[in-house]
Formats: sequence, C-alpha cells, structure tokens
Amino acid sequence: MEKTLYPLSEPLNGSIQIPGDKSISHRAIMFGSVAKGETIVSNFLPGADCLSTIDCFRKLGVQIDQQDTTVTISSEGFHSFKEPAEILDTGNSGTTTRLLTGLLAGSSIFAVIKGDESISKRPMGRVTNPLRKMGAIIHGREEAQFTPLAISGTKLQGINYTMPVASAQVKSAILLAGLHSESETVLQENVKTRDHTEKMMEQFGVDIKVVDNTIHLKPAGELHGRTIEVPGDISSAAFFLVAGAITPNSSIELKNVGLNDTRTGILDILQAMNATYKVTPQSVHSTEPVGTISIEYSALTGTTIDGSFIPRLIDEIPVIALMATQAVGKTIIKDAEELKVKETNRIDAVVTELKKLGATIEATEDGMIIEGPTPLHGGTIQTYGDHRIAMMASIASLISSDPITIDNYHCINVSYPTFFDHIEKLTTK
Ligand SMILES: O=C(O)C1=C[C@@H](OP(=O)(O)O)[C@@H](O)[C@H](O)C1
Ligand SMILES: C=C(OP(=O)(O)O)C(=O)O
Repeated sequence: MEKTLYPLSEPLNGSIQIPGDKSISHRAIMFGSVAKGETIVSNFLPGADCLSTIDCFRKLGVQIDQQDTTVTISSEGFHSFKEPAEILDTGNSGTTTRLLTGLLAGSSIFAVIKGDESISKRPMGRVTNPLRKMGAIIHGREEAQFTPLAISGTKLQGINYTMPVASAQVKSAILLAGLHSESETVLQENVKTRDHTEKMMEQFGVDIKVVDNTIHLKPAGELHGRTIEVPGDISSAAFFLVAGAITPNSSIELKNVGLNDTRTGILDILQAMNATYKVTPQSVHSTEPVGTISIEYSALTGTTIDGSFIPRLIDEIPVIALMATQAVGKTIIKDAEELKVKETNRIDAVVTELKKLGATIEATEDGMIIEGPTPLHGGTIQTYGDHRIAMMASIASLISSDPITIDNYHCINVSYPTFFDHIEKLTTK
C-alpha cells in the first residue's frame, strides 16, 4: 500500500520518547525463555520483528504474555523446550533467524526455521558453518547456506573461532550455542560489534569475560528469570536525529535513547559533520546506558565513514546518506559491503532511490559517495519492503520541494510502529 508524504512548511519542534531497542528486545525474549521462572520485560519493542521472536518461542512451549510494551515470560527453562509442531516463522527478521538457529543447535529438539522472501536470500552459512564446527546438525537449502533450515538439536562442543565477518548476529548465534555446550567458547572479533548478548549474559549471571576483542564463555547451568528494562533504540532515534539536523529551524529532543558505545557511531558522525546536538546521560551506571539527545538544524559538512565505525552505525547508513545530501562537500562511505545482505541490497536501494529525488550519489563496491548539498524534489520511492529505506524516504519528504510517495509503507512496523505518530507529534504545535 502506498503513502504520500507532504513537505513540511514549519520546523520540527518538541520531544518524543524513543521506543525500545530492537536488538535488546529480541534478546530479552530469548534469554527470558531460556531462563527458568518468570522474566518481566519493560519497554519492549512491539515491532513485527520482535513479535516474530515471541511467536517462535510460544511455538517452543514458552508462555509469553505481551501487553503492548510489557512482556511476561514464564518458562520451565531451556531443557523444557517443546518440539514445535509447526515451522518456526521468523518473518522479516535476520536477528531472530540467526540467533534462534544458534540457540536451538544445542537443544534436544528438532525444529525447522524459515522466514519471508527477503530472509530466504540472506546468507545463513555465516552461522551454520561455525555451528557445524561445534557439532551442530543443520540441514538447509544449498548446503544450509539459506533458509529453510532444519535443526536436529544435539550436544555441542565449544569453539575457538575468529569471526570472518563483523556481525553481532553471527557472534550471538555462536554464544547462544556455546551457552549449553560441553566446553568453553572463545570468540575473537577483528572489529567490535554490538555487545548486547554479552551484556545480557552477564546480567543473567553467565560466566562470560571480554578482554579487548576476545570473548571467553563458559558453559552455563540453569539461568533464572529476572526483570529487564529495554532502552530506546538509537537506530530508530537516528531518523529523527537526521530530521532535526536537516530541517531548517528545527529543535527537537529525543528521550530514552540507548547509548551503548557499540551503537553510538551516528553521534560521532553527527559531530564530524558539524551538527549541533547535546547528549544528557540519564543512567550512566546501568549496563545499557540511556540518555536524552537534543538536536538542532545546522549547516553540515561532508565526512568519511569507514573501518570500525561501520558496525557501530550499520543500520543508520540509509538515513546518514540522506543527511549527506544536505551537507557541503563529499561524504564517502566505505567498508560497508554488509549493506548488500540486509533486508535488501541497501547500497543499491539508497543510491537508486535518493537519485530519484535529485541527490548526487554514486554506488561503490563497498559503499557510496555523496556530493552535497543538493535540494531534493518529490517522486515515487520504492521501499523494497525494507523498513529503513521507507523511513529514509519519509524523512526526505520533510525537506523535499514536492510530495514523496512510498510503496509498502507498512514495512516500517518491522522496527518502528509509532514512526508516523512521532513525525506528527514533532510537526504539530
Ligand atoms: O545483532 C543484532 O541485533 C543486529 C546486528 C546487525 O546485523 P549483523 O549482525 O548482520 O551485522 C544489525 O544490522 C541488525 O539490525 C541487528
Ligand atoms: C538489518 C536489520 O535487521 P535484521 O538483520 O534483524 O533483519 C535492520 O533492522 O536494519
């Protein structure tokens, strides 16, 4: 279904509460299901991806009551998972697909995992290969490189593994497999990726140690239920950080933003591009720090984004590219070939769609080059069913000279169901 978005005649103003972090919401459901007893999750993200995770664990026999952003999980623990009678449908969620594969590889049940058309094209060998080295029995399309995956849970051995790709999903799949394996798992990351799994393992009392970029995980006994407060998602906040920075005379405040430093690459880039913003930490002592970010419209300059920055802002690149169209000079994004294996090929999608709006932007092998500033005009944008492309285009419409129409805007529900409510809140006096 299409949606037409009209340019703003006024600046953005006011304050919004950023919804729960998608990565942490997935993990909260998974750890709450593995743990024996009751886990209560607050500020859960009721986005389609996290609802897919809930659905899969219900099919594994875990009792999960979800009331909007509060989830109560009652579980008999990992060893009581029931063999599901149905296929576990992970929808559009790469995180659910990969982490669940890792977790179930070390269980004592048989399960089949499949997702939507986009998931069927995303690489799964990156998890099934190391899991097989741990002893996992996984069959799947093209030698288990793609879904559907059929997993016959079995006893696993720990692994000593150097990550060939900078991916928190691969790391987490291996750690979830290592949780119930017979020996220690040691993982080496060349480039650090988001560490929510490690932090949640620590919270649940698992013996996990991180020294520089090496993780040591000892097999765990029974985990016990607890309460988990999910911070707001900085990847969702990013759309409004950019909206505030590029819409003339705007001044907005984003509350409850997660500030884990494996996720705050966008803030470093805002600084490098001369944006005017301020971060006020709320709870510096918690394992997942949270704060309020205020941002104002200002003149921006181009920058280069590469290397170890990339995993710290990988999902923000579409909207950063939009911001770069309004910055003076060249913005170069490189080392970001991972964008090609997301919900869609995000290098192609961003370049093709921003070009339609008048941007000067070219794709490269591992990223893109944007030359700014260019005024944006209206047009019809294809989302490719990718929530982040749909939100990028919606933010572009705030500053375009004419309306922008996007197809399949419902895909935004994957990570930010209240996105349009928040635009409205910041645009009405
Ligand atoms: O672990 C996670 O929760 C995620 C890791 C990233 O994917 P990769 O691990 O494939 O880089 C990110 O793009 C995704 O949105 C969520
Ligand atoms: C890539 C994303 O998610 P996933 O890999 O979980 O589908 C995303 O949210 O941008």
